[in-house]
Amino acid sequence: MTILDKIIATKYEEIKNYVPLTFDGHDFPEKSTLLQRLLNGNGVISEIKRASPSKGDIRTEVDIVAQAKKYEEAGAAAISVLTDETYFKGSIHDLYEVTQVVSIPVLCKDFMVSEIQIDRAKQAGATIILLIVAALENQQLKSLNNYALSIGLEVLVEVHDEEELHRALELDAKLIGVNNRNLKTFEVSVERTAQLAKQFPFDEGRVLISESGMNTKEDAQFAYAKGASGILVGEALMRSEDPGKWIREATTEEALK
Ligand SMILES: O=C(O)c1ccccc1NCC(=O)[C@H](O)[C@H](O)COP(=O)(O)O
Repeated sequence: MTILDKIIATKYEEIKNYVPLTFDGHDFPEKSTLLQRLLNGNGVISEIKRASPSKGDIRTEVDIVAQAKKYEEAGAAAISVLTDETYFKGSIHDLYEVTQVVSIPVLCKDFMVSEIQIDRAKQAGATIILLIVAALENQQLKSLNNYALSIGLEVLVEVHDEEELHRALELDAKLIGVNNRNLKTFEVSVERTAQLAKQFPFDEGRVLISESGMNTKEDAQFAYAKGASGILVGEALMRSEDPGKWIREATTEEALK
């Protein structure tokens, strides 16, 4: 059983015990989409990540409101909030706290298997959800994608290999994330982005986002050089003494306009 299998199995159990959220569900101000922002120029999707299966605790006691504000001030393209509790020590409350203080797009980073999770992400103020192709049957992938789009959310579709990329393209996904982390071995290689970029149809209105293992500005430049419009960065920003500087150095001028 892979870590992804374990996470998904736990997720089905968690969903059974969800209690309704008390968030007011008010209308959030109109935000520019992540797609528009990445079509303008290269940008950093900056993640709130307290812990992870591969690294254990990263910064469990972080002030997420302060961290999110730093990300936004530095010109992040979007903020990603890991909401999984069991494996990442996040929560839907983390997501809600962040969406209340920023006006850039916010990704609910979780392992979506049900419309209930998508509704909760929206109720907490997310504007984007993640769908991991490796975790979903084709029919389920299509139906969750359609559902999220129908309620006005953007969808980041995550792939690991060529076969998954084809499945994402069958959905006509506009935001496609290549995860550089092998979820069986946890090995990370930005080469995975370079390989899949060769098959990627960079036609109008579609962007490639390179996810995971971005430790330095050079990693970011490498991903951009291979065709990525965005990078998704968690651990490096959470551990950085100056995440704003990190983001500014990995963001093009155009993206900040
Ligand atoms: O980060 C993990 O250990 C992990 C393990 C299993 C499934 C997903 C995992 N991470 C989720 C992510 O997608 C990353 O948080 C994200 O891409 C940022 O990665 P990084 O910059 O390497 O922290």
